[in-house]
Amino acid sequence: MSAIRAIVTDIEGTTSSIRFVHEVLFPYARKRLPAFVETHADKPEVQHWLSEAAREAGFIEASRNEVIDLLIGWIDSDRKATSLKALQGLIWAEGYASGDYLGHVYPEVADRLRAWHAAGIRLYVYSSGSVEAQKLLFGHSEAGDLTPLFSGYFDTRTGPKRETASYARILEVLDEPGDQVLFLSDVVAELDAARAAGMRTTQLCRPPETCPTPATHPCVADFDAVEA
Ligand SMILES: CSCCC(=O)C(=O)COP(=O)(O)O
Ligand SMILES: [Mg+2]
Repeated sequence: MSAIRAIVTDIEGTTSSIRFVHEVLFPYARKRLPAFVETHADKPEVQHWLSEAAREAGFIEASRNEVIDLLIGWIDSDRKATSLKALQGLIWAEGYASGDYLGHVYPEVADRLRAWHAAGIRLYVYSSGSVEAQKLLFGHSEAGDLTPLFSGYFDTRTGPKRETASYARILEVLDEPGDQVLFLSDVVAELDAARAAGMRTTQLCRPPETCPTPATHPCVADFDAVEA
């Protein structure tokens, strides 16, 4: 079997707990979204993402409050809309800057990323969270600034995480054959899509979750057990 030259990792449920994302990050953005939109509505970037959200929802004309309600509904239904993810990232930046939280990473993640990096394996992130939000999480992680370990980041601007074409695009950017790239995720539909694009895959089942039997992808409980 070919040696692994690059690892692409998911965040939620893989490097970091689902609980941190759903019980810290999402509520933080939900609570602050109305005030954030009011105070930043003059910023072209914010205007752009508000317009994108309205367009995606099919609104012809929408008030600011209607778009805010739309976005809050999307947070509650965990919709992976690029516009929402971009706005969440802008709000989370304020939380990281003011020290309201640090990015959660499981205890073994930082050392294992360092070991892979030291072994010459290039590391990438692919998450539905915006690239800016990914950099914030790893830049302000509980294990310190991990961003120097990563060679690149991908978000939904590359495509949805359950579509094979997204992984094909990532392989093009990495300029590596798929059998030398390992994708790590807790979501089987994402792993299936990555495998269909030619990548190698490993499923993370973080305790108390347990690996399915039979497992359709190699399955481990933590990064130390990943075969790379
Ligand atoms: C960048 S941390 C926030 C992650 C996020 O917003 C999210 O929706 C989780 O997506 P993932 O693809 O990492 O499961
Ligand atoms: Mg995940």
